[in-house]
This record gives sequence, structure tokens and C-alpha cells, in this order.
Amino acid sequence: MISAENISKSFGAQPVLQQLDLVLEPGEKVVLSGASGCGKTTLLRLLAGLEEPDAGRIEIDGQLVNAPGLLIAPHHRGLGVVFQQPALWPHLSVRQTLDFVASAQHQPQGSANLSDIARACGIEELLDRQPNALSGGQARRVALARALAAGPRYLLLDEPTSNLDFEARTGLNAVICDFVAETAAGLLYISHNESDVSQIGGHHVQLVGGRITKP
Ligand SMILES: Nc1ncnc2c1ncn2[C@@H]1O[C@H](COP(=O)(O)OP(=O)(O)OP(=O)(O)O)[C@@H](O)[C@H]1O
Repeated sequence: MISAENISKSFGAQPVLQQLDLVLEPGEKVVLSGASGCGKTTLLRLLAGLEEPDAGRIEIDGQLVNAPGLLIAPHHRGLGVVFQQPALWPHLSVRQTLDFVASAQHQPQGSANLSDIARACGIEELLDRQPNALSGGQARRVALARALAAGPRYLLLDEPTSNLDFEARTGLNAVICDFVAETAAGLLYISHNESDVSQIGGHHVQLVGGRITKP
């Protein structure tokens, strides 16, 4: 499980997270909401290893990944992360992107698994495109496929469906729920959107005043 204990983070004089506790079990789905600017992305970046907390400790599957003087790199955390901006690798086609991720995880290139992921994410027709030839919605689906291709134990998603229409949102949420059901990955899903909350299910929590609360 992911266990974040007593996490505090400030930017300059601005406290963002204050003695926050969060637990995410394998196979568990948690949807996190909260006002704009309350610190949701900051929490995700801390769990991913892209920011260091000022105080507190984070463990992933029993391994301490963050503590004073210790920072385990993002790619050693077993996480699949999708941020609001897809940030695809501009020099790689979609197919090369998925193959690269799978080979970095020692999964066979071109495996049935990658075909399944591409089909589930609705990007089979896009495999030979470069990122600059994708629409915003297509780029988001590729970013999700890239995260799934790594076979993560935990999936951390920052508003993966924002700016998508209802049909596209519903389709992407189904892919995410299927992945969690099939792999028992833990899911932390940031969204303000009521339809995401109901489509994802699981637990719904809010970030208020730098801490996790029930809505
Ligand atoms: N690197 C940084 N330097 C200074 N301030 C930052 C930095 N990153 C985030 N902040 C500030 O921290 C606060 C929390 O930002 P964060 O992006 O985590 O919020 P959020 O809840 O994800 O917002 P949104 O829902 O609008 O995406 C904001 O006030 C933001 O301006």
C-alpha cells in the first residue's frame, strides 16, 4: 500500500499540505476532490517523487521512499502517473512510446498486453502518429496508455478526463476501472467532476485546509 504520514509542504510562506495522512491499498479506488489551488497536484507530485515534503514520511509497499535525506526516484516507485498536461515525448511515435515503456519494465515489446492497452484506450489508429499530430483528447488517452503500459502497482491520475466530452470521459473511466479490476492496482484519481466520482466509485475524499477529509 501507499502510506503517507504527517506530510507537510509549503511553497515559501504559503502552507499547502499540513500534517496530511493518506493510505491507498492495492485494488482500492480513491477519488480526491478539492478547491482549485488546494494542493491536489502537489500531493500527487510528492507521492510520485517529483517534490520533497518538508516533513512526514511516505512508504510504498513497505519501502520508505521519502524521509529527511532520502528520496527514491520516480521510476523506482512502481507508479503510473498522468498529469493534467499529457507531456508526451515529442520525438517518439505512440507505438515507440508504448514499446519504450514496456521494454523499460522488461515486458516484451509488441506484446499482446500492449495491443490490449492500445485497444482499450482507443488509440489503435494512432500508433504511428507523433504527439504533435494528436488532438488534446487523443494525447490524454495516449498518456493514460503510457502509464498503463508500465504495469504500475498504483495509478495516480490528475484530472485525466478534464475537457473531454461525456462520451470520451465515460470511455476513459471504464478503461481505468477495468485496469484496476484486472490488476488490483491502487488508484488515486483527482477530479472535481460528479460523473467521474460516480463512474469511478470507490472512496471519495476531499483535500481541505491541507488535509484529507470525507466530503
Ligand atoms: N512550484 C511551486 N512554487 C510555488 N507555488 C506553487 C508551486 N506549485 C504549486 N504551488 C502553489 O501551491 C498551491 C497548490 O497548487 P496545486 O497545483 O497543488 O493545486 P491543485 O489543488 O492541484 O489546483 P488545481 O485544481 O487548480 O489544479 C497553489 O497555490 C499553487 O500556486
